[in-house]
Amino acid sequence: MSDKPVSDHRASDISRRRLIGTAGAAGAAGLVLGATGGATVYAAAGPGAAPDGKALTSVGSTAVPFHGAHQAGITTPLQARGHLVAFDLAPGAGRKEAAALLRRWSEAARRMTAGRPPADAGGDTGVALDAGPSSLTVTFGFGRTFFGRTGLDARRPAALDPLPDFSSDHLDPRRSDGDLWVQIGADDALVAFHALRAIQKEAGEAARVRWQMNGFNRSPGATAHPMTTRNLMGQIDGTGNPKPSESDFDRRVFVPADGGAEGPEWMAGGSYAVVRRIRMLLDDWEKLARGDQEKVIGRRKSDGAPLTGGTETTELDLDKAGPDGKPVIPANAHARISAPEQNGGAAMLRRPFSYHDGIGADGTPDAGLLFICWQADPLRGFVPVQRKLDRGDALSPFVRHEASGLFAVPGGARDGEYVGQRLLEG
Ligand SMILES: C=CC1=C(C)c2cc3[nH]c(cc4nc(cc5[nH]c(cc1n2)c(C)c5CCC(=O)O)C(CCC(=O)O)=C4C)c(C)c3C=C
Ligand SMILES: [Fe+2]
Repeated sequence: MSDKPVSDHRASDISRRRLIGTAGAAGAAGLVLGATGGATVYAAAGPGAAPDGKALTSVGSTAVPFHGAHQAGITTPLQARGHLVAFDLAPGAGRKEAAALLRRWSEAARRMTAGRPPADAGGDTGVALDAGPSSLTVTFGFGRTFFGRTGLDARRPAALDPLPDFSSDHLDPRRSDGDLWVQIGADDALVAFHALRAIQKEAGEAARVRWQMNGFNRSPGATAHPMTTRNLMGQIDGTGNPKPSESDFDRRVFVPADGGAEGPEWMAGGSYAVVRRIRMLLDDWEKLARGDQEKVIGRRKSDGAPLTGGTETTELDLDKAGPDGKPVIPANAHARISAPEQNGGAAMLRRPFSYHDGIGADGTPDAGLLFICWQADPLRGFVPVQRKLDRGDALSPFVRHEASGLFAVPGGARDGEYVGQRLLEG
């Protein structure tokens, strides 16, 4: 290693490599920045500059703008840490209190994502002192029950109608749904926790935490080059995601700028998030031989390539038969069943975090996937695919859906605006 200061080369080079690599690999997580997402990553306040002017490593210095056509945290590359937290409005809190809350939250998020304390007034916990923004994103959404509590039922999108029941659901209502949902992501655990505490504190008397879940992904720089992440089953997970370079990406993921045929207009540039806490039955999964694990998914574990050959980005050959005449990618393989061409084109952008909450009451790991998928309409994304998976996915015996939420995530706030203003003041 040269004795050049970090800020001279590593900060800018690694940030750039991460950006380009993610896009070039189309990517790593299938999440590409820039052109369509509005979530352009840039080095904060000068190359590698910390709030106090000292140099930061690339991880700290990378900032994701708060303002834009879409909220950050949707097309942003997966971060190493994540917190999902749902709130219910406090008894007696209505539209006015909700508007004030979203204004406070947006201001805190705007400041923290730029590496600043959540408010000027002091009282900051100091947990993120010394660190840069570390790709922090804070994303806000509204659950179905929010609209009744705020007298806004007439403006509730049809897309927030409850998800259908699935036969394999084991849902815990106390860890499901919620009036408001906040997704926090950052590449540093302290930065993410700092944002979580600030958001909880800013809720004040207006809202109470309903549930909270904590997740993680691989840290940037842990692999020799940017790669699609792995989940806790050891699979490369994210390959088949729609890519922002594809012409139908925006149509699939975001509500059109005019609100679209189904509206509502206040959701222009927004997206719907389906959140599922999916426990992985790892003790059972890990007993399977690697070849059998690969047949469950239809892809190789080593590099994520289809069992029909090629590399991670090669298309699945769903018609190819083996010497025994059976399809090489089994009829019930997860990647076959969930593919858009098997579901009338239904597609979603999967952007999960893994979780591990120790050992459950049954003595097995309480670990799995905080599955989050983004789409312009859940009835054209998550629902048809989950229906199909529910009827015969080879992965089903190894997973259990334990909690669920569906949230309307409005478009990004313009300069001077707060998230959700068009709903709350429109
Ligand atoms: C309803 C949607 C889906 C749920 C729920 C889901 C759970 C789930 N998936 C994996 C692991 C993998 N999934 C993969 C592909 C894949 N999965 C879905 C949808 C759901 N998955 C889709 C739409 C796709 C893409 C299909 C395609 O376009 O080909 C893969 C293969 C690699 C990849 O494309 O990402 C893996 C691995 C787990 C472990 C899981 C629940 C815990
Ligand atoms: Fe999947």
